[in-house]
Amino acid sequence: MPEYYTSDDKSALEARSDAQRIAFAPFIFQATVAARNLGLLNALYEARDKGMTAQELSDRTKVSLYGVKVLLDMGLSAGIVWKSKYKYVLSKTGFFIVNDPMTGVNLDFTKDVCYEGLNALEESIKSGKPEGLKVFGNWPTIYPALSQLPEPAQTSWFEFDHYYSDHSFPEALPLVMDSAPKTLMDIGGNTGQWARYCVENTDALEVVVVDLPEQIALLDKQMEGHSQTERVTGWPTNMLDSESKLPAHTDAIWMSQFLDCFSEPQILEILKKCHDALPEHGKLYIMETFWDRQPFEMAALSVNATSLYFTTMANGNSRMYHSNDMKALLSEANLEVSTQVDNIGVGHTLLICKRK
Ligand SMILES: C[S@@+](CC[C@H](N)C(=O)[O-])C[C@H]1O[C@@H](n2cnc3c(N)ncnc32)[C@H](O)[C@@H]1O
Repeated sequence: MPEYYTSDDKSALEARSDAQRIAFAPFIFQATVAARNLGLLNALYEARDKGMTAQELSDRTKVSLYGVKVLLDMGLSAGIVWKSKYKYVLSKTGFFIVNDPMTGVNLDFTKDVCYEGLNALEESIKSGKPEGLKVFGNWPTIYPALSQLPEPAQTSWFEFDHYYSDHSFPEALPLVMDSAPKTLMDIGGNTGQWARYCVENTDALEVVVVDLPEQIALLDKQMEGHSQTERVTGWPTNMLDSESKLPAHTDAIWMSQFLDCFSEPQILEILKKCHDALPEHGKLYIMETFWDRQPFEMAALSVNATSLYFTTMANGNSRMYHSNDMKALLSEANLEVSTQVDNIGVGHTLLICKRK
């Protein structure tokens, strides 16, 4: 795995230019989203190498000539379009803005869930609370709010969440089934996507989804129209409640994109609970996106950005961790990693753990 951010070898001019790119980053972002949403980028995609003049774009999309020009001149600076004489042409980066599903979910998540609230980042760091969440309502964390978030935030949240976890399911399930569990506890199972995938792709595995009562209340509805889901049951509980109990007698525990929702002291308590709930030779599967285990530097940037979503929108105290921090917590909870598999789906790592 490459190690990132270990040198500073830019020229002064490059460094100063990059500083301006940061200073105006919100303008680049908003102009890109607006150009996409108003259909300008799609029109250029359809025009291919021929490109289009500002007037042609205005006629086609019904965006004013002024609107086309301010957005796409910023687009030139952002590198999403380039100029061929009097015409704008979609660049390779612009192509991905229009066509790449990962870029799409990232843009929508940033715009619909995070953008407004991110303004409260500094405040959130000071208070340790997700101050940006106030733009949607008064909740202590985003989790009990998920089923009530206004649109388009709710759809963009779930699409972001599902995009990353869904891509990892096909690779992760055979690794879990290697130990032939008959029952699996899915802590933080959310809408039951993984539970559904498990029962639809195994003969007899039973899955207990553990999540907050608000999520479990929706579980039956999420299972409607899918086969084999009689093997999925729900277990409403707040994992932060010291009195909360986990189901007894499951062979293995699965937690995907769950521990990143908690601070280190909270993770330690959750891991201790998992330790106590595991049978002697039971396996604990933790799937996470660790920022140090990303195959590309840009992926590390995405993961570090997602940490700030936790700071300002989700709970004020969690993040996408460095894998060594997670391993230290596992060790403190008397657990150890027996196998680590990197590059599952999009940037996920599976830690297969057992009791020490
Ligand atoms: C980011 S989602 C992960 C969903 C799913 N495991 C996946 O891989 O896509 C985190 C889940 O943890 C649940 N959660 C958050 N805090 C919780 C708590 N204190 N107790 C139980 N579940 C909690 C949320 O309701 C949500 O469903």
